[in-house]
Amino acid sequence: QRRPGVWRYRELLPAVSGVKPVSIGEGATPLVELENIGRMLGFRRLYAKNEGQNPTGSFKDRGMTVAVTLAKAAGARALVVASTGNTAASVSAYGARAGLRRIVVVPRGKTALGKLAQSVLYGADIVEIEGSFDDALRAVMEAVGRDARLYPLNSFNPWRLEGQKTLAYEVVEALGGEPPDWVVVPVGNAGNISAIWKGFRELHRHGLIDRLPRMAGVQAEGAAPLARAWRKGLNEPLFVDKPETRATAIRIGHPVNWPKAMRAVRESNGVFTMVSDREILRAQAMLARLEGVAVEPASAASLAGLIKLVEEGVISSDETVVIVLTGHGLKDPQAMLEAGARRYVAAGVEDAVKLVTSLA
Ligand SMILES: Cc1ncc(COP(=O)(O)O)c(/C=C/C(=O)C(=O)O)c1O
Repeated sequence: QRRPGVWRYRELLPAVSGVKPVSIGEGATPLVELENIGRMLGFRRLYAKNEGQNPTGSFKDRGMTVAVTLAKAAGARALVVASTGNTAASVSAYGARAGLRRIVVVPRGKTALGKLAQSVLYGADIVEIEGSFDDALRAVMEAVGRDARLYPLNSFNPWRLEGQKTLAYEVVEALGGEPPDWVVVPVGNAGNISAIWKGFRELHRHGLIDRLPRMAGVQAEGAAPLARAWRKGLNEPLFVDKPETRATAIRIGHPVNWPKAMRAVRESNGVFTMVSDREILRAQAMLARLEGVAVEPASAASLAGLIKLVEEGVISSDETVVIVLTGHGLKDPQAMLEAGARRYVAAGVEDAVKLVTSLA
């Protein structure tokens, strides 16, 4: 009986010879039924794949366990990534466990506090670049070109996507061997939607499922190169030079995986859509206050996108839908506080007793 998690599917992952997988217990995340939000939207079968329950709090751990294991087997010395924060946190943890050096390049002032704190605690060397994620990625690629000791792990690295595809396997197992009708995924660098589609397509090719889900990629309006192109029926993204969104995890203007993501949406007869920051933050509050699920803003884009696609009649509420919640709320405590709540200061015990009873 195999333990649950990414390596449960080792026959469908790249073979790792000579090294033990670098694992911190990633994968096997809950598929939570959203009963209250489902009732609100008219769904009977609405689920959330809660990737915030991974070891470093995002789906990135699925890819990192595979990519860092292979990097170690290849004798890598110094892992390097550009990141909006979650990839940095994940490579910092997995690289630490593998005993490798880690260098992360993140946008200065635009990396959520929780993610920065993780990279600091895990002990990575942190370069905060005055610029966007896209500038950070350009810097990493330039550095890698100049110094062979650097081992890049951004999501053009296929092993990252190999690990991330296991989300599809877990969803099918959790739904009793059936795929959902739709999978809704927030899209930044566009690796995750590509990886998840690959997982479903493999199950279909192996005859384990007899139909495929439709993929919906959701972007923030201020950082929506794919959604804007999709709306105009274009085959190439409308790249965004200065992406802007409060959902800083997906504040990406030049997604490296755009060809795979466009193919995933096209092949699955899916869609790209985009939502405003207001819709994202509203969805974040709904998940917390109706379902008890805390996610960072970028994660909530999947719920915001679902709501929009239902309103537009693209997704119907009698379909089975899985929204992917990609990162835990604690990643961005500032955003959590911005949601606002009634907060009182009690001078002491007696004052607290009065306040508590007045609030009952
Ligand atoms: C919470 C959260 N939700 C969605 C995405 C988008 O996934 P991709 O479309 O595969 O990029 C990210 C991506 C983060 C980074 O790209 C990074 O960490 O550098 C994320 O952290």
